[in-house]
Amino acid sequence: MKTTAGDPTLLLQLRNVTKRYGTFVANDGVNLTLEQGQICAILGENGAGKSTLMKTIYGIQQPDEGEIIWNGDKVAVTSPSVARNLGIGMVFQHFSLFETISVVENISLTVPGTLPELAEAIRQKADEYGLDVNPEAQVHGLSVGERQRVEIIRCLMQNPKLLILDEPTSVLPPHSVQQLFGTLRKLSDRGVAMLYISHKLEEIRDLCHSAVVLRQGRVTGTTNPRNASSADLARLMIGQDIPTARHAEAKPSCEPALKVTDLSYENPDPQGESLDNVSMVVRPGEIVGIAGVSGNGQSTLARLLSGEIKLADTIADQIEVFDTPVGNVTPGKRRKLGLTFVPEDRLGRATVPNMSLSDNVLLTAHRAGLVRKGLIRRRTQANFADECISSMDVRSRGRHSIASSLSGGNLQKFVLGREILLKPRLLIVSQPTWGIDVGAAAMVRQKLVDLRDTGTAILMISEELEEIFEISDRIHVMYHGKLSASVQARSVTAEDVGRMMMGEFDQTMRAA
Ligand SMILES: Nc1ncnc2c1ncn2[C@@H]1O[C@H](COP(=O)(O)OP(=O)(O)OP(=O)(O)O)[C@@H](O)[C@H]1O
Repeated sequence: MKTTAGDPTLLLQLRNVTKRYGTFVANDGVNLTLEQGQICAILGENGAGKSTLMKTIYGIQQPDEGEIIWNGDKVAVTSPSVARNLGIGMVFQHFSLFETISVVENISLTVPGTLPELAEAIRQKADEYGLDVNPEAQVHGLSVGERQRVEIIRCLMQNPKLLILDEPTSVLPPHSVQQLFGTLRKLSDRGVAMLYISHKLEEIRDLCHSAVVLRQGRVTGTTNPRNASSADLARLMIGQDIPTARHAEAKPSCEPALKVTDLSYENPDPQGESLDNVSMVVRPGEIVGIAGVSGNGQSTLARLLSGEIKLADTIADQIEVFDTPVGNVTPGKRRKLGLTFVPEDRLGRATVPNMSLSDNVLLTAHRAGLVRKGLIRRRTQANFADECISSMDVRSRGRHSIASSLSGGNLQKFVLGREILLKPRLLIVSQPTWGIDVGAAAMVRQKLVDLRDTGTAILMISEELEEIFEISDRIHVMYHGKLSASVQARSVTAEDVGRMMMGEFDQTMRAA
């Protein structure tokens, strides 16, 4: 007779799972149970140990202590392929797609089948679950939101019994979230269990049957999220109520910090996002929010503004920073004019993953007195890194920590801190609080408002409507490469902006 180590009616049991990185305990004696079909939220602040726990279940790393019991049997999940064979799938927070090949080629790396068969299967899954994905698209041309859809589809194609989702909705627009939830509920009805990491408490209340709260690597509570308010969940997680940003009326000056005039860009990649006659102005002392579903041109706009993509000399004046045409100059020259930039991809574009935090500050802050006569001033560098860590409450083991060892939200806070500390005259920021827990997100938004109040012009690209409304003074909406005229944030409702996000804006209105 087969001996069972655990309860065979449970799909998954974790017993006393402990994971250490050196002397640091990231998961400390974690116990957890999951039944078939159960959707369980994993809640916790940035750095609480959520991703670490999921990586252990998915076999990316081994626990130092404790047991994993699967369908009643103790298992050693020694690799992700062992996990997949057991029926465990994972959608990652940091994407694991190869940039230089297509969607279907990426999926063929883990799912058997010929490319035409897989392309057809992808189309079917995409249809079934309302996830808009083109199997032939090249991954490098996809926005973060689109990449996330690919990750989700790849997982679903393996028909998992347990699906681990690490912040799957962080860049999905509201209607796609509802479609995804429809999908996840369908999967749950068919017996698929889910571990669901999210910082979005309303979504957790909407979707999940149970919630486990982690603090400093330990389970500190379990609750039924449907019987708790979002404020209750936040309190369980961060130990206090969530503050909201204090946001007095903006007092922008007249002279634009950033002026974009009739900017069009034909993306050479047929799957990439193009821009169609985009015009806008951002003035010192105001926050201008760009709302929109990802994939509508925001990432192309951000690349053009930062200098990652350059314009021809003849149209360089389509982008002006403090009256200087910059469309054709390097990011470095734009930075010299006082522009700083926080891209949405914090690991790939904003930091060098295998360098320390201390060295990562040099990437953009080298002009702030950190380098003199070609030599790095180590003390100044260390002070800058320390201030960045303390001012943004970056949970790490200090400036010598390697960037990729930080939890996603903490790395995001670090990147933002680095750019804010440079006291920019113009800050362009994409998805500022992506992956940041509710307490820290409130802190970040407050920092942006405070920076605005010192006279900085801020352009914020965000898919989070709540965030757009919380701190923007004026709002534009992007749709299919076009930008709406701006509206005063206080004069519109979320429904109005939601409709604009679906393309219902007057095309004849252009921003002044
Ligand atoms: N490879 C590693 N080496 C050293 N420390 C690590 C490593 N991976 C994670 N950590 C640390 O373990 C802790 C838990 O990180 P983890 O990514 O699990 O947090 P999280 O709860 O998922 O956070 P977030 O909400 O920001 O994603 C963090 O302090 C992090 O710095």
